[in-house]
Amino acid sequence: MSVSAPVIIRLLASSVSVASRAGKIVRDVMSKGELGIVEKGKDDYQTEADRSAERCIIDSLSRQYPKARIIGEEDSSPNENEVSPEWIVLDADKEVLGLECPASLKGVKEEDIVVWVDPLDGTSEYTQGFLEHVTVLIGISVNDKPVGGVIHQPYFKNQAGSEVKMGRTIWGLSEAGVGGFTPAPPPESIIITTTRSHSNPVVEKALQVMNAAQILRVGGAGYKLLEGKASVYVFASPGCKKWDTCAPEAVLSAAGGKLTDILGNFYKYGANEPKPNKTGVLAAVNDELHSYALNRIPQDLKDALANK
Ligand SMILES: Nc1ncnc2c1ncn2[C@@H]1O[C@H](COP(=O)(O)O)[C@@H](OP(=O)(O)O)[C@H]1O
Ligand SMILES: [Mg+2]
Ligand SMILES: [Mg+2]
Ligand SMILES: [Mg+2]
Repeated sequence: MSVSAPVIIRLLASSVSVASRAGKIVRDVMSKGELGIVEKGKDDYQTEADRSAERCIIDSLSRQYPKARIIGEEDSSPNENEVSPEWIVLDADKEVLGLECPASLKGVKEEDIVVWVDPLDGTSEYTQGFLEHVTVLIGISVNDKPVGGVIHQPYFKNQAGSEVKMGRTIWGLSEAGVGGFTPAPPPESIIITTTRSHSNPVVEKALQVMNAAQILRVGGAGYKLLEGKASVYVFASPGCKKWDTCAPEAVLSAAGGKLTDILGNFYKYGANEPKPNKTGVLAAVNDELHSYALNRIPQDLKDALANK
């Protein structure tokens, strides 16, 4: 790996490589069929894949970037969950390593970085067999802002002739753009995406007011922004956490979109910020659609979430 590349570029390139490895762990646990499901709370599950993929990502990154703060969704202590040497990934994606670092990120130091890791986003869907909804998320933030993100889809099917290769990895870097996919132009009509497994009456009310042509209910924060069919993501509820939105926000904003809470405020991604995204999620592929959705949400609903 080029030691001369700025740390933000090296970390993004390392994150792209380790996300694929974590995706293979996610597929391997499913193929073995022993999911080891633990109920963390109401409608909130963890599997062996969440735990192992998290160890793979956190151990691999913390060995290379010991001064960065790395925060993962799952509490999987190394003692309980032995790290197999084949889970340690020290290579870095060559395409990302070759990127020109934006001037504003060249001086970032390792200790300025907070990494938010969601080893398996869409756990409910994973346990129920909606495997294409599952993603691995690694979000890189500096000064409270998501500046880099990796979204890996372990079950994306790449057709190469008669052969199918599983998995693709999408990345985004502030002021540099995105890679691994081509963002589709927004659909003509308003197509909204939202939760499949964590709805409630307030979530539904915020959807009703959107005057949408279609509502797509899919799992995971990562998948909603990738699917390419929807242009707005509305989730008027607490439940998502910083590791759910850091990588998606970085990728979306690098592609010209915007992710905020339901009140239109940006979340902060510093290490000491509260983990829950208490005031929901509102994301859109461009500013115009974001403003449209924000203006449609009734003030009393915004107030209710803010005062919860
Ligand atoms: N009410 C709730 N309780 C717990 N987690 C919630 C939740 N609402 C949303 N989430 C989490 O936010 C992410 C996106 O939710 P959804 O798929 O419902 O849109 C999921 O991440 P994980 O699967 O990584 O836990 C999900 O668990
Ligand atoms: Mg979870
Ligand atoms: Mg998640
Ligand atoms: Mg998760």
